[in-house]
Amino acid sequence: MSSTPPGPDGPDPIDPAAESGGQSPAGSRGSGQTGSGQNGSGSESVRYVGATRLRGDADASAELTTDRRFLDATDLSDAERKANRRARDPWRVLRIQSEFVAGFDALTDVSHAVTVFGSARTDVDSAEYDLGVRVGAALAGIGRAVITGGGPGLMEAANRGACEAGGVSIGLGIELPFEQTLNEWVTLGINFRYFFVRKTMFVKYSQAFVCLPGGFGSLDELFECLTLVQTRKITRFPIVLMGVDYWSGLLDWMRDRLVGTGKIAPSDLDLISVTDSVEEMVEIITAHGPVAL
Ligand SMILES: C/C(=C\CNc1ncnc2c1ncn2[C@@H]1O[C@H](COP(=O)(O)O)[C@@H](O)[C@H]1O)CO
Repeated sequence: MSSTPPGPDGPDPIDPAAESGGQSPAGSRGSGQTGSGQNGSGSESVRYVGATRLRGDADASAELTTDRRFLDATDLSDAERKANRRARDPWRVLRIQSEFVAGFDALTDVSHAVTVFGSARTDVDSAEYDLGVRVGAALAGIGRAVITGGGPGLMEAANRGACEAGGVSIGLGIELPFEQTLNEWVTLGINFRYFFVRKTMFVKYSQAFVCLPGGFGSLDELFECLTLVQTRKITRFPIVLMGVDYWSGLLDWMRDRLVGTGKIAPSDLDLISVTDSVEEMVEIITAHGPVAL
């Protein structure tokens, strides 16, 4: 057992295998990777296991992230699982704590921020990427810092828009079972090992959420924000879905099934705005809070 709290980017006394985790240093800029431009390009085969992008012969099951070591012990025997829980999990709290401390420390001075969620897989040459850039630029134009997951696709697009417009462009990256740097448009970046710590930062440091078209990851983040507003854990947070065509099926389903069967109140749908217009997004967000210029 270690008596020293592990730093978020240091070796893992809990599990030495974490040392080869491919973690970027906190606050580092990306290495020039544009992420989206790499989707499916080049001669090497690229495939996905969930949100995990694998190249060539890479095997997702062979790679462990800190989150996975913590949450998923299905490859262990019952005795090993219990031994791990007893000997290791209590010490993980120190790492988790240190990750909160690093996040709080790095983001202390952030004010008037908007978190932008969206697909990690969107190509740089797409209309959706262009929308993401315009969203980032418009938010920077009204004095909002832009926070994203720091990855490729629409996260990169929003960071790019914010950065090009001279705004604050924040990336909260996550350790994944393959090497990934923060996108090159992030000007303030942190890499997290634990998803749940990172999610706290998205919510704690922003006053509005914009969700661009996305998959499971974006939906997870969207529904977490919706639940927090619905249960009044956070208040007055506008949630804007960008892309009427993309989101209308989900909204119809919510109206039909969720409201229709009493799983949510009709007024719960008022928590969500949906638009194609970046100008309307700006109006919705500024109506909820002061402009910081
Ligand atoms: C799949 C690819 C990269 C994955 N990299 C990610 N980096 C950072 N954040 C991510 C990544 N994947 C998902 N997220 C989070 O979920 C949202 C996007 O998920 P979706 O399923 O693509 O909608 C996003 O907001 C992030 O916070 C490609 O190389």
